[in-house]
Amino acid sequence: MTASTPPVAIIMGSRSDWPTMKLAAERLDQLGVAWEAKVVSAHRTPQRLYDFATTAKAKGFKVVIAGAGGAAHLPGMAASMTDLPVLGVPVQSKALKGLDSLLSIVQMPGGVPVATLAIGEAGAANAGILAAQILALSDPALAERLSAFRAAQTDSVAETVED
Ligand SMILES: Nc1c(C(=O)O)ncn1[C@@H]1O[C@H](COP(=O)(O)O)[C@@H](O)[C@H]1O
Repeated sequence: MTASTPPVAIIMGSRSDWPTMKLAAERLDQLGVAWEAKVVSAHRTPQRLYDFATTAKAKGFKVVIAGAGGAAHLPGMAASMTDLPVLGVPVQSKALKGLDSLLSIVQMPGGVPVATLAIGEAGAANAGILAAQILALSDPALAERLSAFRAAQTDSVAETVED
């Protein structure tokens, strides 16, 4: 394990996915979880994906968030080469509004799961929270920060709801 490896790797098929995937990074920042982001494509840079996925665990990553749009094979291919949990974010495509991305990610064959989030920014933000929840299982300080985050969220909703 490399001491400087953050627990979360955020990978995405293209730089054009970053406006969506940065929502995951923002949630992780908010919860005090370190992350590293890189562009890796199963289609365009298969060797780079192989190198990443087959070494991710040994490097010290704990969770992989993988976002891709259209024929979104990246999360599933990453999951096929690592036993780290992979959280898949369907990036909204122009032609089919992300339904293609969603179906490409969610329909994994039995035995190789990808935890699939909602399409677009909400899914990316939830991927950040879910990654933190996984890490919090073995990090009590992070678990407390998550509880505070959830309580603040409840309070802010409560303020907008009239009895
Ligand atoms: N779905 C994939 C993969 C993959 O799954 O490996 N690699 C790139 N892409 C997707 O192609 C879309 C368009 O990419 P460009 O904007 O670069 O043309 C992006 O949403 C990307 O995730």
